[in-house]
Amino acid sequence: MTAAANPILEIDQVTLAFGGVKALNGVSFEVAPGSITSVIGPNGAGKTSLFNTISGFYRPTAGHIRFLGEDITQRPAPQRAKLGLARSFQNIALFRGMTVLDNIKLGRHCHLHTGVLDALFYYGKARREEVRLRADIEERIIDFLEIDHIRNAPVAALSYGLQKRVEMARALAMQPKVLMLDEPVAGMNREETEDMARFILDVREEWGVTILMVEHDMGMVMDISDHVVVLNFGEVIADGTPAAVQGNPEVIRAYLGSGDVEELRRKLHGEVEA
Ligand SMILES: Nc1ncnc2c1ncn2[C@@H]1O[C@H](COP(=O)(O)OP(=O)(O)OP(=O)(O)O)[C@@H](O)[C@H]1O
Repeated sequence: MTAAANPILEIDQVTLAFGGVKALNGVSFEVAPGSITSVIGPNGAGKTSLFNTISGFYRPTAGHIRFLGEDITQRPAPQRAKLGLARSFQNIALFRGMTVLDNIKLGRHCHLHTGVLDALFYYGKARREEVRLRADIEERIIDFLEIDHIRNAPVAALSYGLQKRVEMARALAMQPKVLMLDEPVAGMNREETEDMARFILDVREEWGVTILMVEHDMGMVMDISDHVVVLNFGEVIADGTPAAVQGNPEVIRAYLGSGDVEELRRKLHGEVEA
């Protein structure tokens, strides 16, 4: 895909080194507003490092990250979340002893007025208005993700697929402009994968949220993405539409080198249960 005139997110020559290891080396790509952009690559390619750098858990050794035109490279993770960059985690990061609803409420936390001065000056009508707005958003999310029946269940009691859905609900409660999903269908069976793919498409359609995801499930990536970025050894080796990327010889070689190519082929041809 050609770069949008006004990308919502720009990754510009980002390098991340751990000692002598360059997990990312001059990575550049753009995310168009309203797109579903996926980052793929063999194990160890740098996908998680990239996600952690974009969301602010790591500070890049060089390069810049711009969100809505603003350079956010030096901004800490909570500020990025508040600006509208929300993420889920590869290993579910929910409060397992808490209910589904309480976990979703925590997603709103980044927008709450919690400072001492805020607490002094922020009360009465405005506060009641915020409480009402929050409840509305929570209800919309619960309805949208079809989790009404489990709203009071502790997260630990839920199936893996439902936990992933709750994690998405919590990220949506941040009212993000860009939702970053770290392996949203990892460990899911085919039915759960199809449900999640539908939710991701609907989040984009109904909530107008741009999606940036890292995912190993090639079938799912190629089905729902507008734009695919392929990493290998910390560098972008291909960047384009799913069709362009699938036919790119360097991509095939990268997966060949990793031993993943047979799996890639089978998944691309839908021969493997997710
Ligand atoms: N905290 C760290 N300290 C040192 N090296 C790291 C650290 N995190 C990642 N690396 C190295 O950076 C490189 C990229 O790793 P990363 O986890 O980002 O890849 P990945 O594409 O997400 O892999 P996977 O698909 O297996 O999750 C690897 O060589 C890895 O060993």
